[in-house]
Amino acid sequence: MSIEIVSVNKAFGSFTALNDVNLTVPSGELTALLGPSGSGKTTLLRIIAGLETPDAGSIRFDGEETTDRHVRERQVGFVFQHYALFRHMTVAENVAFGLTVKPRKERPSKKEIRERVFELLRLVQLEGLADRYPSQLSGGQRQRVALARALAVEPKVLLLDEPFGALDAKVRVELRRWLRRLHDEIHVTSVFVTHDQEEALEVADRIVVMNKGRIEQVGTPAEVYDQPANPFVFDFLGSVNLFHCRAEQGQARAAAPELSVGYVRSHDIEVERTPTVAAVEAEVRHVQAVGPAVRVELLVRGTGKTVEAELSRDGAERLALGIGETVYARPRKMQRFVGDYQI
Ligand SMILES: Nc1ncnc2c1ncn2[C@@H]1O[C@H](COP(=O)(O)OP(=O)(O)OP(=O)(O)O)[C@@H](O)[C@H]1O
Repeated sequence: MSIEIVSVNKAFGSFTALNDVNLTVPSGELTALLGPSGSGKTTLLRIIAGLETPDAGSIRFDGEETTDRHVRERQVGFVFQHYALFRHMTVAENVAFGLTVKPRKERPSKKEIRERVFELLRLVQLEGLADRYPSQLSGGQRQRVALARALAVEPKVLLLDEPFGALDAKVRVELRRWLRRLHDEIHVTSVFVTHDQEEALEVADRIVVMNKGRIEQVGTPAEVYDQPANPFVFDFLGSVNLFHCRAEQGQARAAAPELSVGYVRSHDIEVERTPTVAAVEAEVRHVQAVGPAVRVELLVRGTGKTVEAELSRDGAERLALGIGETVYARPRKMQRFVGDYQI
């Protein structure tokens, strides 16, 4: 089922949480709402769910207006950051819950419910834990139960609000890969909220970057990372270093003063011992190995500005950098933005 969000506005008192939001979520896709805290992600998710009413605009499921439809009629499944499982129910009872509370006419038989629950537990790889209580599970296992419970009623849309937010880093990574595989299997239209760039880049088919109640860019992970629409998206999706440079011909010259700012990611900065074309002279301030990479903080001579280069372990070993030494830094790839233009 596709979701269309048309000119949605939402204010809380005098604070505008969503400002003319327009978005189409294609059927069967996994879409991430990505943005800093307070950018309106959860508000948008709650409006899609019907838990919150927009002040203006509409939400359409497969082209059909849902704004006045009750949450229950929208057939959405939810997973929240805090598992919200029923503590006094076993895993199997939790997963079965949505089916057992259906009106008698629609309710499957006990046998059908049991079969469905075990099918879902197999899907989330928890078939051995059906009789445990939530307190006997790890955080990651609880979230998988929450997901199975949300899927039990066969929702047309699955909404996840920071589903892995409360888990530690390693479990987060495992679970997001697992979610990706699960989605490839079941293809339910899904929207998940995250403020974690890596999570969105790794899991989503499409990323919606939000900022201050507006959508800054919508695109595949590769599009938003490699062709960010503006400095905010560039900055939010990864490390950023600013190089001041001469604007080139064309759009830049039309709108900008002579100098413009180039945006460069840390791993796109090349560091050499000898001067190269377009390199700036810099002093090594700090060298820090971080996992497979080495981060080098450089002070650009004559500007007082620092840039951070990220080198491979091999690259750093070859250079054998010492604090205070002189090196030459060159942006391998740089993006420039002038007003609304990317050049
Ligand atoms: N019920 C409410 N009453 C008043 N203000 C609200 C309410 N719900 C949200 N807000 C405000 O609206 C803004 C957007 O909130 P929202 O939860 O949508 O942001 P978010 O992007 O999901 O942030 P986070 O990642 O911190 O959850 C915030 O500034 C928040 O304080």
